[in-house]
Amino acid sequence: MPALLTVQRIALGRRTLSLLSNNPFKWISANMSSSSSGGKRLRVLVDMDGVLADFEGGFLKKYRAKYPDEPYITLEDRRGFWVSSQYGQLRSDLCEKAISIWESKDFFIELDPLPGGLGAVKEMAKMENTDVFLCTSPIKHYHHCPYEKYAWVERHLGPDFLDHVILTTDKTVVAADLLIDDRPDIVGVETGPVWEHVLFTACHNKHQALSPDQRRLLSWADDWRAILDSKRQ
Ligand SMILES: O=c1ccn([C@@H]2O[C@H](COP(=O)(O)O)[C@@H](O)[C@H]2O)c(=O)[nH]1
Ligand SMILES: [Mg+2]
Repeated sequence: MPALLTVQRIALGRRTLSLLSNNPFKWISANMSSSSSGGKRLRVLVDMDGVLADFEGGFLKKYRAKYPDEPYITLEDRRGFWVSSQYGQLRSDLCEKAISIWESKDFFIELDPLPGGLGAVKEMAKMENTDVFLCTSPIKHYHHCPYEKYAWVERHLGPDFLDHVILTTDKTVVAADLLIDDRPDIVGVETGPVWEHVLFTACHNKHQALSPDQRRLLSWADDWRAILDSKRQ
């Protein structure tokens, strides 16, 4: 009983909204992590494709090189998260051609970093009471992608960051305070994930309206520090 009272007291003092979520144990796991000094640590998940690595730019460059005579979609005209769907709508056989690009060797390792992302993540990782993880979904064609995602992190962020990589096809089961991700609809088996999803603006989502309680990070030049700070209170 005293343990229950302690949990209730903490809950009232911190994220009261979380009490409304459908699973109190999720709230406890996400909020009980403490720094050595007793303060709450902030846990941030940062997506890779479309947030740190230029998936869209890398795709278009390699698609045009491999299929120079086929139609393509400019980044300006991209709509919707799934590149393959939009190419399939353009012409049905282009869906498979698009998929062949990111299933190829060296696609993920050769993605360019998006402006400001590496600096932001390095700075975040040095912040007091802050834990940063790179949370990214591999493709099912696993021959190159998982290896190359790790190799990309080592190349651009250094070997120490390898301990901070989370490969998962379901981000809803990962507990954190924040998820910075360019995919608008992040769904999975957990219907009430504990993190707040901040939508990172990308060519495919920039026209999309947000629900009133959703926030965007327009780019890494936007005020990501303020977003982190807002979760510390
Ligand atoms: O049309 C597409 C576009 C992307 N993908 C893959 O989805 C994941 C996205 O990962 P996030 O962690 O959500 O950024 C990535 O592996 C892409 O290659 C796809 O399969 N089809
Ligand atoms: Mg992404």
